[in-house]
Amino acid sequence: MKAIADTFPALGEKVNWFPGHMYRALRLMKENVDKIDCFLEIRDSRVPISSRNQEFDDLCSFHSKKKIIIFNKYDLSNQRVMNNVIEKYNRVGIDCFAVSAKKGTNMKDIITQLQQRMPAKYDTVGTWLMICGMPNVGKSTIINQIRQIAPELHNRRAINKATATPCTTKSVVGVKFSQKPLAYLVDTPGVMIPNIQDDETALKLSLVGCIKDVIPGKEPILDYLVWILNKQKQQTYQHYYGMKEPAKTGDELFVHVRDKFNHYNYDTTYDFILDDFRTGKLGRITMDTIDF
Ligand SMILES: Nc1nc2c(ncn2[C@@H]2O[C@H](COP(=O)(O)OP(=O)(O)OP(=O)(O)O)[C@@H](O)[C@H]2O)c(=O)[nH]1
Repeated sequence: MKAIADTFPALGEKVNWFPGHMYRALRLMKENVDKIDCFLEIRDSRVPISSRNQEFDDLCSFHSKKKIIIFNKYDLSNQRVMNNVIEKYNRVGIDCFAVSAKKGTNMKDIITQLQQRMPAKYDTVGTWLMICGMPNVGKSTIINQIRQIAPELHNRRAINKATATPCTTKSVVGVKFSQKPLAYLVDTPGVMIPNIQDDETALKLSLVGCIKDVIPGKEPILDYLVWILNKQKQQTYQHYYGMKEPAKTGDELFVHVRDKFNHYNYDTTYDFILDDFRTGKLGRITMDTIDF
């Protein structure tokens, strides 16, 4: 078997993606924080640590608000690693649980869980939960699912169309999801970290779709994908694409897939592989490790 490189190819320059609407979204969150009882931070289970946004933590601690973390896309993650992350978080007093909004995993009792964790201070006002998270982590899908399963609501129509493009939620919306006790969800647009510390975090976040592909470029994202899959010995891709042995680089996988499927367009091959990864065809993976 070919040797796996110790590290992935570095990016030429630092990735920074914090467009104006994210800045405005953060400002709006700060303005509305007093109306909120609790933050519901949605993270991606494939990057449970990297999809943390320090800005939300700062907001919570500054305004003494409770925070519950929901690790979404559990169906695409490594279950063993994720259960370990949740156990460790719970041990240090961080309230969190995992769901798959798309598959419905753990979604049935999400309303009960939220009602139990955040009982309303005043019955007439109800509990106000602000959903926050990076782009594309599944905020709209979660809200839609909660609306669909909310037992006491008449209008269960999905209010936000879930899309695969980051940052489609551009305005703040309040949604009643429980009548007795009264409870609301406040949706917010996806907000990235203003300063991404390192290449690896940027590439992980791009791989799961929190950052647009064009920002770091598809080539380094694929290089990183091959590297992390090999590093974690998650070589489902080898069999999936009918390779004799694991690819050593992104380029090797690119050439194999391009020739196998007769792609003659550069972007088609990249999109094809990245989409296979993002929809779980190349196996379940959690890229972060927790070190406490
Ligand atoms: N496999 C899987 N896909 C999911 C899950 N939840 C959401 N998705 C998909 O992830 C993509 C993004 O979901 P959205 O709900 O639009 O994400 P968002 O956080 O609201 O995105 P922004 O509005 O851009 O901030 C869509 O293609 C969803 O179908 C999940 O639990 N599992």
